Amino acid sequence: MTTTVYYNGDVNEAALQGKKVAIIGYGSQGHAHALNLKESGVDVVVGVRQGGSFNKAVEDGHHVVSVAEAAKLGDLVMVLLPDEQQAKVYEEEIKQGLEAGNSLVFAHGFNVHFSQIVPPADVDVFLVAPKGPGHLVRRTYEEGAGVPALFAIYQDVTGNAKETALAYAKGVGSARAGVLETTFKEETETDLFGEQAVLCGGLTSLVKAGFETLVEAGYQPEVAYFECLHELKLIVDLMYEDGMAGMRYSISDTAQWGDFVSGPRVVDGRSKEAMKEVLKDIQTGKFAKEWILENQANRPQFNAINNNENEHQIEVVGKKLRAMMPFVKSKQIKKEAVSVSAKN
Ligand SMILES: NC(=O)C1=CN([C@@H]2O[C@H](COP(=O)(O)OP(=O)(O)OC[C@H]3O[C@@H](n4cnc5c(N)ncnc54)[C@H](OP(=O)(O)O)[C@@H]3O)[C@@H](O)[C@H]2O)C=CC1
Ligand SMILES: CC[C@](O)(C(C)=O)C(=O)O
Ligand SMILES: [Mg+2]
Ligand SMILES: [Mg+2]
Repeated sequence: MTTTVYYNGDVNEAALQGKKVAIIGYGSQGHAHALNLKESGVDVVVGVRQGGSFNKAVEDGHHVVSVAEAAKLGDLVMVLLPDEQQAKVYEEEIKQGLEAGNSLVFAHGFNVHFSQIVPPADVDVFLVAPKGPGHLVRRTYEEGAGVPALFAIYQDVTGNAKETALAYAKGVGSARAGVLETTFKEETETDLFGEQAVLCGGLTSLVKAGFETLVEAGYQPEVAYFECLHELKLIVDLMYEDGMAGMRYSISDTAQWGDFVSGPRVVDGRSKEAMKEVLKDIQTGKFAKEWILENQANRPQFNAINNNENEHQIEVVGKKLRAMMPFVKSKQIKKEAVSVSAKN
């Protein structure tokens, strides 16, 4: 199957002209989509509950109303609430506001793919999923670039769903970087797999295991932090810019030989078997079911693990070292006060 990548020049901007876009939720993705779309000339209304992020959206100059009101006002309703909250809020506040011919849009297919939200038959349903954290969706847009995105059409009642999805992707800056067509199934399963096995779960486990190995062997935690966490960004930046070969071009031949002979000893066939099991749990819905149940029980395991992780020695040492490096600036939600409650 050949993949078509869409860029700004392929997009019919008129698809969003005269339409109001309701951004539901003003957290990581919500604030980025709302600000980027607005600066791209799109008519945006933000729907959010009273509290921290409501005030932030007002401060950012948006027209801010309740979730139910925004769902009513929007011709296109983009749901940017945490995945585990979406089904309840959709039932109670969003679905009543949808009219025939509207677009119901997501940035991740979780709720539709796992049947937690069953959209009405008379609206377009699609996703536009930036392949990066919301704060980078905003930052890269401000820098004149964008975060690549996937789009997928679940339901096309107007015949214009694809045009509208691409116009939306252009508005958030993603069509500057490239927009690829996928399905809800592919986006949902690959996104969950990527974040669990590689980008978030795989990476933090790898970094912690390396740090612990050095510290347990008697090396200084500060040195272990620089080797196993801080330097990671510099290496990943090279991979981001020029692939693995580009990174290997920059490192010493000694490091490259160590990469070839020791990397496969650490991440080996057993890791790949574990990855296959992780993927299977995603595909069968086992992961989704357990995550939904964990939320219904008020997140006992999530909170306990989160507290332990935050107290890990690598976090304590890292905090101290980062304070000594003024050029390493946190640009995270803690400082912006966006959605702190949702993340805590
Ligand atoms: N995080 C990311 O970078 C990415 C996320 N996505 C997808 O985007 C979507 C949004 O994720 P993300 O941006 O992380 O979400 P956040 O956790 O950042 O969303 C927080 C926002 O949702 C509001 N909110 C939370 N719970 C409720 C509720 N019960 N009722 C009403 N409002 C509520 C918060 O309000 P308050 O401030 O009052 O708590 C806040 O405005 C998800 O589908 C996710 O999978 C896709 C790509 C990347
Ligand atoms: C990698 C995590 C992510 O999938 C993302 C930023 O794309 C998420 O769900 O936050
Ligand atoms: Mg993702
Ligand atoms: Mg994700």
